[in-house]
Amino acid sequence: MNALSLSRIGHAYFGRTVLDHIDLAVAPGEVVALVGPSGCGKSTLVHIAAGIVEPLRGTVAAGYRRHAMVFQEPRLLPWATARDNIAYPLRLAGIRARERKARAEAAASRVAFDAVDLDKYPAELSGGMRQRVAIARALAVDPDFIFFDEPFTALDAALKRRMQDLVIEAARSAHFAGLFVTHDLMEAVRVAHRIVVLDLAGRGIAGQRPLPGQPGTRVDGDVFAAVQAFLKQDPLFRHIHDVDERRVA
Ligand SMILES: Nc1ncnc2c1ncn2[C@@H]1O[C@H](COP(=O)(O)OP(=O)(O)OP(=O)(O)O)[C@@H](O)[C@H]1O
Repeated sequence: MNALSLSRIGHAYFGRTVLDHIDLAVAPGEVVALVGPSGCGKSTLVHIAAGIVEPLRGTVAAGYRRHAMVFQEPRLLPWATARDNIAYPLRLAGIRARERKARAEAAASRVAFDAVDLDKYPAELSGGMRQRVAIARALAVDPDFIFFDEPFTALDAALKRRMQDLVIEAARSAHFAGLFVTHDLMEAVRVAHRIVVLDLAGRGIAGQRPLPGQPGTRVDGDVFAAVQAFLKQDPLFRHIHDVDERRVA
């Protein structure tokens, strides 16, 4: 059984079609990177897949037990400490205080968030630390599926890389599946087993490419070469640019 199956998903905003006939399946333990030109509907699709947005057409079949989501902004509660932010979904699930604390601390350590910072509030943390808290909050519920919506776009290159490594390692050790929206082909090639390319808005899936080897085992030279080959030689990537146009605007 698939971890996630999307069948004939269609969506429109104010009569303008953004997604049409999307069929996509994610296997247990598989991380699928979703790329495509700006505005093609990547976030809409991931929100539909996660059950946040109701699609106009089609069905979403979730084969996972428990999911979590990591957004571009960490979305932390400003009045709660890092520890309480990480434990928040556990609190909602009715888990007792002592276990919540232990699980929050274990999740923090998995993302290398320093224990001495657990009592700090979001305003006292750097952007990278806040995003670590958001990832730890996702891991704390022990999900077997995580939706990532451009989680590292706002981070600088070195930090982005460290965060990608955390996700790769967490996905490998906890064996969760994921749908990972990104603008960054290098990121897609580093973190995923497969890349799915959405076409311009309303045209559906343009195609997909499997990635050789396992995430975490690809050396930098191979990642770079794969991205260059996609951008220069593969017509599937003709609408993808290696620059995020929102940043240069
Ligand atoms: N809540 C909304 N109401 C109206 N239009 C929307 C809404 N959300 C998204 N859109 C429009 O739908 C289209 C797809 O948006 P979406 O954010 O899903 O694309 P995206 O591929 O994730 O874009 P980007 O790469 O720029 O983040 C865009 O034209 C966007 O303006």
